[in-house]
Amino acid sequence: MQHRPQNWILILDFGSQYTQLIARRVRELNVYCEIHPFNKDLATFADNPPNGVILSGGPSSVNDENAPNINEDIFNWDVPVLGICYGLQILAHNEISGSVEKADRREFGRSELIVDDNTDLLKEIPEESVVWMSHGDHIKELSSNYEVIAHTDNAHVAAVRHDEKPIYGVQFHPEVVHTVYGGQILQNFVYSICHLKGSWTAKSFIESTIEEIREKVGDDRVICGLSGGVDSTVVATLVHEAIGDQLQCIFVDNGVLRKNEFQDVLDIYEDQLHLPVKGIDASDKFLERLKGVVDPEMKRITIGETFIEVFDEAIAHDDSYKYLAQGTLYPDVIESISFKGPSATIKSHHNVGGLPEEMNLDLIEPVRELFKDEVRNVGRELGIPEHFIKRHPFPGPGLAIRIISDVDRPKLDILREADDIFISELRKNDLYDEVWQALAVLLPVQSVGVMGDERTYEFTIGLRAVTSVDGMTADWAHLPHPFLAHVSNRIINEVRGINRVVYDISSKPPSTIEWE
Ligand SMILES: Nc1ncnc2c1ncn2[C@@H]1O[C@H](COP(=O)(O)OP(=O)(O)OP(=O)(O)O)[C@@H](O)[C@H]1O
Ligand SMILES: O=c1[nH]c(=O)c2[nH+]cn([C@@H]3O[C@H](COP(=O)(O)O)[C@@H](O)[C@H]3O)c2[nH]1
Ligand SMILES: NC(=O)CC[C@H](N)C(=O)O
Ligand SMILES: [Mg+2]
Repeated sequence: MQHRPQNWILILDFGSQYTQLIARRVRELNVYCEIHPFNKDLATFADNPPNGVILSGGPSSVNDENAPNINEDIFNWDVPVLGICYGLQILAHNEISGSVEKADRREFGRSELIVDDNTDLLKEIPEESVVWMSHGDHIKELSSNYEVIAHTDNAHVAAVRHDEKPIYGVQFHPEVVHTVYGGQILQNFVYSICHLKGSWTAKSFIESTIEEIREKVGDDRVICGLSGGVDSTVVATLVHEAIGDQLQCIFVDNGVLRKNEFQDVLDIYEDQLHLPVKGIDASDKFLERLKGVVDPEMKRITIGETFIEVFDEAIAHDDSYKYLAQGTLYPDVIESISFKGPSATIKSHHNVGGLPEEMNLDLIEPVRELFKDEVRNVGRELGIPEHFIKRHPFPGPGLAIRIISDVDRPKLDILREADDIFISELRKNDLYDEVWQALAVLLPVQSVGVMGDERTYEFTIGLRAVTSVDGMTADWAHLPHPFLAHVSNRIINEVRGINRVVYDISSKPPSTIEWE
């Protein structure tokens, strides 16, 4: 499904670690944008060319043998172009080969930008301000077609403008928060130079998406697996708004949900969100398959495959289902289309993602161009209650990957109780919204304790709470010690089988949020 609105910005990726940030900054201006690899076939945009192009930074040096180059066809669109770091260097190199060279001093970190011309790109930027630099090459010689509009002590070419065409370049990174006026610079480019208005909002997104879903689905039926998470819920709500009861949602009890989760979430779906949802208790099947499985990846694969089976059975006798609605997000898409290729598999997160091939259903992925926080905003605009939107993420494989050994009912019961104490205490103490995610893990470690003069030899619960923006990196949450003491005390006293509680103080990376 294509959600690209009439007005948009194309970001060509040269491999920078900040490319996603450029997209986020542009989206924050309520302007739609897409990231594509630098060598994307531009003919795919012929119907609706972008209103501006941003060239990202990148790890290569323009003098490298196979350095990625600009597809000159972008200039045929006659729209403004902004090169950032490598993007600027490649513009300069294409004017005068050899004009970019290794700098004596690498520049990494904060630098003082001095504005020489504040008429367009640098409008409203103070004469001196802090920018973020991250480069080893610099521009030694600038073609006479370009004019310097800002410099730093170390880089005499920090920002440039073409004499005749709307082509600009910056050596620093306006997309990074450390560039104090970076947002203003991007705003100048997008609003003033590309003449775009901030009209891409959650509301306009919802309207156009509903229209597209209606057109695509016609009289057919759609199935959607709900996980209790934000993404699938927003997707189901959008599809429901579009086609009403042609949608059937399924919420599966896979036996590794949290305490009361199955009933609580079903109730919310029915009573508050009014979604047509069928609850399927498949816990026996899942737990049977999980018996004796210790390896984390095997747990994920087993659960993913069992999901497919349960879905398959649910619609086996009804061939009116033609579509599967899924909550694929933009970061997944970016990763799979990046010219660097998908990164190494740390964990196979998208374990249920393989449904359609096996089920012969076409996909509906209405939020595949959105970031998580944008999905949340769409959810709010759709009227999904705030307490639901702010629910912590919960992994598809559930508690199975929080039991650091094989999974069985007794262990699940222990973990459920401990998790419930931790989460409900976080809520009670107004700490739930302060952390991005919190969880308990059951460690297969037995240790000695003493309770009521008796020796105990029982299992350990690990508590983990993290702060994060997107889950890609995270810090352990510095929860108040009296709070941790209280939770630990309650777990040891109330949960049979636990005599020790530890708190995880590792950040991501190098650790991950989940233990498996
Ligand atoms: N218990 C479940 N019952 C039915 N479908 C499920 C269940 N758990 C996951 N799914 C389906 O599998 C998809 C992937 O689940 P997963 O939790 O891995 O994704 P996610 O990106 O975290 O999305 P969400 O925010 O919706 O949880 C979900 O979007 C949902 O469609
Ligand atoms: O749907 C999911 N299926 C999975 O297999 C899975 N593994 C981890 N997670 C969630 O992803 C986020 C990052 O987790 P990690 O730091 O552990 O990789 C955290 O929010 C994790 O809870 C999963 N979600
Ligand atoms: N951040 C970048 O785009 C770096 C560009 C180039 N690799 C340099 O070191 O100068
Ligand atoms: Mg989920």
